This record gives sequence, structure tokens and C-alpha cells, in this order.
Amino acid sequence: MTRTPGYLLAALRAEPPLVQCITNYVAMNIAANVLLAAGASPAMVSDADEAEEFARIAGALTVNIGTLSEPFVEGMRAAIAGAEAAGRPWVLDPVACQATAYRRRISAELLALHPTIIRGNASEILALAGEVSRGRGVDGRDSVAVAEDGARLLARKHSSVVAVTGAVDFVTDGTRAVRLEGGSPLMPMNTAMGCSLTCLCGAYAAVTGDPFDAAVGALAHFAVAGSLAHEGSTGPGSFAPRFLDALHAATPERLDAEASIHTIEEVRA
Ligand SMILES: Nc1ncnc2c1ncn2[C@@H]1O[C@H](COP(=O)(O)OP(=O)(O)OP(=O)(O)O)[C@@H](O)[C@H]1O
Ligand SMILES: Cc1ncsc1CCO
Ligand SMILES: [Mg+2]
Repeated sequence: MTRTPGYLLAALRAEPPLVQCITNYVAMNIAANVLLAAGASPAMVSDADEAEEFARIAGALTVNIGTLSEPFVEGMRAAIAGAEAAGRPWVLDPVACQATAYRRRISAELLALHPTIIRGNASEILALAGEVSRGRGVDGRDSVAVAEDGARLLARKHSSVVAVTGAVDFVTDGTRAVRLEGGSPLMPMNTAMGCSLTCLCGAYAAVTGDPFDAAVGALAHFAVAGSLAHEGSTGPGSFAPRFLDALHAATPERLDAEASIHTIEEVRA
């Protein structure tokens, strides 16, 4: 890591990045609140008539296939073209990419456009890597450990950073890799937490040229805030507002002191 999560959070708060989020209907409101609480500026702009133009002025773009339909796909293609033209990072969230032929086709198309970061649960990352996935719908049903080699493969093949989330998270760019601990078992009981994290990966990617550090920074912010919010929560309902407060309360110092990040390898043959 060249830049710590705390360093990146300070940069993000000093100049809140504008993040264009093409996300699903379930996540739109939740993810916008997550970005605002963390310190970024979200804009849910997806129509093909304006998505390319908007991507040129945004600091980063995030693309999520959760509630897929042709208008969304056309907006994604336009926005990715705009981000590429402007040299901006973009993040792919392959929600339930294993579930149907339509999702398999569109996720393959988007993958071939070389996302800067891919963030998904273990079942989605296994499916993208062409390995056996136990995933059915949007929830992960495989352990992150099983998806680590697939993540490395994907990262190398597409020159992307791959972030696999679950009880313990894993991030790799094909050579570097870390695991992150923290968070809360109440997180997967709140819908769109992963989708919101994908948007936060975009926010962190907008403030650094190193997408590996960006993904680790966003995941560390979620892990520290999730652990903090867990204290005093009585279930998924009380966890949700505590989590927003904790994202906001996390300081750069606290992030660097409390994030549990373990380097696995710097270089792997
Ligand atoms: N059992 C757990 N314990 C601690 N943290 C968890 C656990 N499961 C998930 N998380 C955290 O929840 C966040 C979302 O990850 P998750 O893998 O659930 O995303 P997802 O399946 O894509 O979610 P969604 O598609 O519903 O938005 C991550 O920060 C992850 O670390
Ligand atoms: C529940 C759900 N269905 C489609 S997208 C989504 C949000 C979590 O991925
Ligand atoms: Mg998801």
C-alpha cells in the first residue's frame, strides 16, 4: 500500500469527489446516503442521453447490473465510453451475474471493457472467473477464501483490481493482495450494502491514481464503520442508521488505527 485508507479519506473529505452511480432501483437511495455520510458527492445518472456527458465531468463512474434492463445497459455503455475518454476510473458490480443468460451476457460484455475495479461477493467473482459458483440470486453463497484464486485470475486477465467481499474481504490486483477483517454479520442482512460499497470504491478511486489502494480504502472504511455500528445494534433495523453515523464519524486517524488489513503477498508467480 502506498496510500493508507486514512490518507485517502482525508483527501476525499478535503475535496468530495463527484461519483456517477449507475446502480439498481433497490440501491439508489441507500448508496446515495452512504456516499454522503462517507464524505463524497453521489449522482445517480444513467440515461443514455446524458450518461456519457456526465461521466466526463464526474471523478469516477460505478456500474451495477442489479436491476438490469436495456435502458440501463445503454446508459452503461455510454457512461463507460465517457469515463474512458476522460481517463476516469470505473467500477463494476456484477450483481447476480451467474443467475441468467442475460446477466451472463451483459456482465461478460462489461468485463471486456476492463473495469478499473470489480467489486462483488464470492459467488459473483467465482462466476465471472469461469469457476463453479453456488450463487443463485443477489446474495453470496460461497466463502471468500474459495474465490481468491479466481479473483487473481480475473485481475490479471482484465488488468483490474478485484475486491471480493464477505465475512473477510480480499483485494488483489494480480500481484498484490490483502485480506480485511471487521464489519458485522448484520451487514448482509441489510440490502444494497455491497452495492453501496461499490459506489464508495468509485469515490476512493476518484481521489487516487492507484485503484488497489482505492479499493482497500473503501473496504476499510466499511469494515471499521460496520464494527462500530454493530456495537449497540439489536438487529438489522437498528444497524442501518448506526452504520450511516459510523461512516460519518470515521476519521482518517481512526481508519488507520482500527482497520485490520493483512498483506498476503506482494508478488506471486
Ligand atoms: N458475515 C459478515 N461479517 C462481517 N462483514 C460482512 C459479512 N458479510 C458481509 N460483510 C460486509 O458487508 C459488505 C457488503 O458485502 P457483501 O459481500 O454482503 O455484498 P453483496 O453480497 O454484494 O451485497 P448486496 O448485493 O446485497 O449489495 C462488505 O463490507 C463486507 O465486508
Ligand atoms: C435485492 C436486489 N435485487 C436486485 S439488486 C438488489 C440489491 C442487492 O444486490
Ligand atoms: Mg451485490
